[in-house]
Amino acid sequence: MSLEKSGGFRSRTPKAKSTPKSVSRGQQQKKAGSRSGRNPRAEVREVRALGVDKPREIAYEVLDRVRTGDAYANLVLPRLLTKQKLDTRDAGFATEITYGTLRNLGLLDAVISSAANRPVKDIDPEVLDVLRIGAYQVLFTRVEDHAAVDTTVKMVGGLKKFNATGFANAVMRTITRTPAEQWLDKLEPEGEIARVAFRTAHPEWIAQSFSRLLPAEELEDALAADSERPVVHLVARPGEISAEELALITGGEEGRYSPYAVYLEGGDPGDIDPVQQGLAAVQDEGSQLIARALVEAPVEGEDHGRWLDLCAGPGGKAALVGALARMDGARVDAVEVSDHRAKLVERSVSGLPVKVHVGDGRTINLDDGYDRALVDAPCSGLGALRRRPEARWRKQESDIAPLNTLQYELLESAINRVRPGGVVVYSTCSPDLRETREVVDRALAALPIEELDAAAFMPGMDNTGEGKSVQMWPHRHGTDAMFVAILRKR
Ligand SMILES: C[S@@+](CC[C@H](N)C(=O)[O-])C[C@H]1O[C@@H](n2cnc3c(N)ncnc32)[C@H](O)[C@@H]1O
Repeated sequence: MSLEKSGGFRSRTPKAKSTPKSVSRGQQQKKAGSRSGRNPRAEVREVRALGVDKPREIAYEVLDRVRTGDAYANLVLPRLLTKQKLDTRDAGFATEITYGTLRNLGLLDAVISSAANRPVKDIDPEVLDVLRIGAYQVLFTRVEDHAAVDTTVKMVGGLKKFNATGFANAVMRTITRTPAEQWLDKLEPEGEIARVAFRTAHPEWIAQSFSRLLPAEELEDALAADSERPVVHLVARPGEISAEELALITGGEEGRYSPYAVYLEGGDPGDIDPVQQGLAAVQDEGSQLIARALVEAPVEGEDHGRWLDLCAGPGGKAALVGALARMDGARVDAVEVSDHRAKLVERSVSGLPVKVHVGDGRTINLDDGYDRALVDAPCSGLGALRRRPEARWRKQESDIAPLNTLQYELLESAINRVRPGGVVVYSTCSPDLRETREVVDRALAALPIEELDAAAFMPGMDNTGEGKSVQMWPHRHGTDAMFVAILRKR
């Protein structure tokens, strides 16, 4: 991140600082907004009164639930904003300080630790969350320093941490004494990748992962894109509505790559008639291209219309593949291991020739001989960090190795289930080589498959990496950082 502050809201207490970065609105999926779909505390408490304005109280509430309840900020925050009936300006401010704080956590902690002269693990976690929100305002927004300091101290008092108010005051004042850019200069680590990771507020291992694929001069742009609000992509369901019609109805713009994509600049996609009527849905353009590639890649011999989606939940690609199957007279078996996610698939493929099966894609009992199979593998999600503000700090590099085993086994299972001459599309929403090329290369070395040129099925998309697979990037293509390889069974 550079400390250039761009976009966003008008300051509540204006001063001559530049504006903060704009933020993602995110998707809404789970009911109570927690990763498990349940957050008991969310049901008993709305927003704790801390003696300050609602946006800051809401920001604290979200941080607290993310920390203690494993919640997703982009699910909790919209619900609280609606319940608390914030006007547009206050909602914008709450969104900015909540998402901005969560995205910049590592960087804010480095500043707080330096100002407090102690590691953040030695600071009371509730006080630390309040300090993070305060430090974010000072370093990244136009909020007046004195307002940020006063409200921080009040919030610590509001939490009844009276013996920490002096500490919070001292830390905040120390932070305000040094301009943001100087904090970065002072605290940035040694080494180019570590430096870029720090400045773009990412753990270093994620920057290392991206750097294995990108030229050095592009790394900062790629990481910075994780903090930018993604344009909403709609998919116009084939056979229901064309992208041209959808663009006309929504005032959006037709997509650059997918023939079904429409870009929406603003507004709530849930309010759009074609979305309410099931003719269109929200779907990243990269995902649309992958679903389309499954159907377009050439099989050898006749396509008998037996298609498989081995990791289907929540059903975005299954719905597009299903719509294309309906036009082609094909049928799709969609497999999902999680009961809850299988229900989401059922909902998204309603009326389409898709049969949903709950089970493990490695072992589920289905007749072999598919013409086409999709393995949209469970992955680290490093390619979709822009969709969840806290995600980059939650993920661990150690998550990747166990996923690799599962990814390979699912790919092997799909290859075994496809007939000779059939195609298997392997995709991830991660660019990490361990989850992408390394899985595919292992399969190429061990199994009877050949690799097709995936770029040939991504119309108009260039700069997709070396070799036959395609690596998309938000900063290059506007899509999530999706990977796709197309394999054909010999
Ligand atoms: C990346 S998501 C798939 C996204 C989906 N294709 C879409 O476009 O909406 C991976 C899915 O695989 C599921 N999964 C994980 N392990 C699985 C397994 N062994 N068999 C089948 N599905 C599995 C996860 O629950 C998750 O829903």
